Amino acid sequence: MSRGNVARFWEWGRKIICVGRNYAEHARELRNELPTEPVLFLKPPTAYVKEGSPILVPHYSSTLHHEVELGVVVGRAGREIPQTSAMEHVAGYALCLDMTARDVQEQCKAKGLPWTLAKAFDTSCPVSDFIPKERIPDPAGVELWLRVNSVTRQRGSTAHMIFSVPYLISYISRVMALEEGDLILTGTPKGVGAVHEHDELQAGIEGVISMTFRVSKQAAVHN
Ligand SMILES: O=C([O-])CC(=O)C(=O)O
Ligand SMILES: [Mg+2]
Repeated sequence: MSRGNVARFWEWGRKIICVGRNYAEHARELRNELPTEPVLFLKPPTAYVKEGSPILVPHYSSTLHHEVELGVVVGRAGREIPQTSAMEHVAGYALCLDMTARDVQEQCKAKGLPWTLAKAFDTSCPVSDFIPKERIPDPAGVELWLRVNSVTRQRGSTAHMIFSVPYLISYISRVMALEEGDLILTGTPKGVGAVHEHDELQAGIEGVISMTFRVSKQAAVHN
């Protein structure tokens, strides 16, 4: 079955693999230890949201945080990929937000539970249009920024990642097979913070792309 062009990766239904604590200053601002190995978690493809649709605050959270991140779109499947050929598996990039129910995440951490409720809810993965690989010759050389209601909250260079994109591809592919259309979120720089209903988020990769999203409240769930 043809899934069409990987440039519409969010329609493919593939997995979203997220890396946490990949910038020392962000690990410190949340009082986490620096990782000696990448911290991994997943979002389902139902987390995707594109410009024009709102980011929803989950009904069970009162502290929704923004995390701006560089996303890597996988263009070629592989397992146990060596670092030296890792970039051959990259089709391109996307600007991504790893929306996080921080209050719920803190509860999960305290109880030693997985982060699914905090990280994997609907609209927890806003993404930009696909950015072809040629437009970012070095994924360790881009500047990410995020503004809330025109106030800058996050600005950071991917040069400060603890684990590089080739390292992450190699590491992840030793845990789970990478497939065409998968997206890897590479972690957020410092400056994460809360957003509320009606806020406007603008994010960008300096000189490459920008995107705008609004925040809405999820309708109350009745059972
Ligand atoms: O929730 C966290 O702080 C971990 C994470 O996703 C990141 O560092 O990007
Ligand atoms: Mg993150």
